[in-house]
Amino acid sequence: MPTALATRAPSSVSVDVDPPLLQHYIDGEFVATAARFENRSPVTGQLIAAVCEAGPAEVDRAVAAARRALAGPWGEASVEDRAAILYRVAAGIEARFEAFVAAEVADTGRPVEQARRLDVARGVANFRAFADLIKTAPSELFESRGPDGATLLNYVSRKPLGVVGIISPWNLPLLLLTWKVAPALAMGNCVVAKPSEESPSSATLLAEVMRDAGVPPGVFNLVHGFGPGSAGEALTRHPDVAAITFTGESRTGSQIMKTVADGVKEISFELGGKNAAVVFADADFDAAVEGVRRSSFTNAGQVCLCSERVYVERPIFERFVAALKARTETMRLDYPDAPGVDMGPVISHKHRDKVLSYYRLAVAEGATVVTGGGTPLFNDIRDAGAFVQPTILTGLPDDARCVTEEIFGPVCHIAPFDSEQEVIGRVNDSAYGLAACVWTTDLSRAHRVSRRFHTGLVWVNTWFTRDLRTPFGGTKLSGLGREGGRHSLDFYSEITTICIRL
Ligand SMILES: O=C(O)C(=O)/C=C/C=C/O
Repeated sequence: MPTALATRAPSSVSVDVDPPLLQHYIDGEFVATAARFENRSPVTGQLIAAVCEAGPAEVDRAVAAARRALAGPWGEASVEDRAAILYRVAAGIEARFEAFVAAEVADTGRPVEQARRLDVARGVANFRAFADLIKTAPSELFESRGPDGATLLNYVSRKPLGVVGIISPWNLPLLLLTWKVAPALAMGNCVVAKPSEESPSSATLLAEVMRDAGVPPGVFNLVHGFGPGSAGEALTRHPDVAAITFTGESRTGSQIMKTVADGVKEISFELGGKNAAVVFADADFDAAVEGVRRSSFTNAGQVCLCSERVYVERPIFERFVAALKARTETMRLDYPDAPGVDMGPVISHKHRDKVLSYYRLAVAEGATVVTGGGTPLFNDIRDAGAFVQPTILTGLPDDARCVTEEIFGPVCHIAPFDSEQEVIGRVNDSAYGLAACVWTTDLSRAHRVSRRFHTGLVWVNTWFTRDLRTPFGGTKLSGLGREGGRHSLDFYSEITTICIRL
């Protein structure tokens, strides 16, 4: 299958002789530690940076700094003060927009255009959205009569949770880190953030922006490292951390639940998915083909919302598979800054090998590989990267592992269906429940089926279009809780109900 390959000379991804050292950010200062790990380009395998690794001592220092900040001016900051600082952070990201694009691209190898349009744009939007929200968020007050006839005023008072631990993933590094940092700070908390070891660069740049925006020392802390036995575990175990918000794999979420259980910490999880796209015969055909291509292959399939299961109504099944194959085979896998690039590599060799193991499993399970199924051949330095081909599978039963397990790569399995009732049952027959996508021009049907999906999110005739005021999250193995709009305010604050007898 000829995926369009570039024949350009190596891109601007170059490596300094002494790669930069990415440090922690604790109590308003950058802190180096002797323990370090490598950060390599998934495009070429070249060394990008050395990264300091935090252990329990650094996490302790960060949590202590956060507690001091809570007891200081930050703890007394008004809504207006906090909103003003968040607007300054948003402006700070904007002022260094291209530096954030470069950082995100260096770590992930994604197309520059995507990093601009999605990742960094959302980094700015997330801070602005929650600064706006806290200025207009209503409170609750109910007036009632007591048993003695006296008037009772019942109102809600919100306080910060305290120190919030944030563990963010490598697939949308800046988007997902700021999606949690912004509301946490908006509600007056202090944070200790641990970005994925695969994507430390934009988080480190964010720390510089925080410092320059005047975020007080200790309010935002950043520790680099791994999960178990490293900074991530130290953060989840820390007795002075009041809450953990985590985006990542479901089994890691389960592990964190066990770790925080004794302390009964607040948790908010956005976990894995095995999302379905459903294409009815009455859909706008071309829009559905392009929509499923996007929802299957955006970010090399490394978005928790991507469609790895596609169900197409039988009358258009063959035509749809052929059209998606043709469209997919025009996709350009290339350097992040290559003109017209559609898809970069997956995040690492380790993840590439996991994705390829599922490509092999699919064949073993009896799948037809309509297109892809392997790695592209560039005959240049990109062959040392982590590229995999966008892949379309058909012919597997619903209980095949490739149809039930999250692969988190550029792959989808397409199956025909014959009725609305049948496809709803098949979509819901999953251990996950994050997102679904429906393509139909029958809007009664759109509402009808959307309401019957056991998922936290449904998109109709679109995908991954986001209103930040809406609740976002999944059910079953896909997560716990919702973040977004007032749902973030609810998670990142402690509520006290006060009753006054007049
Ligand atoms: O768009 C969002 O706010 C969000 O949380 C996206 C999550 C995607 C995960 O892979």
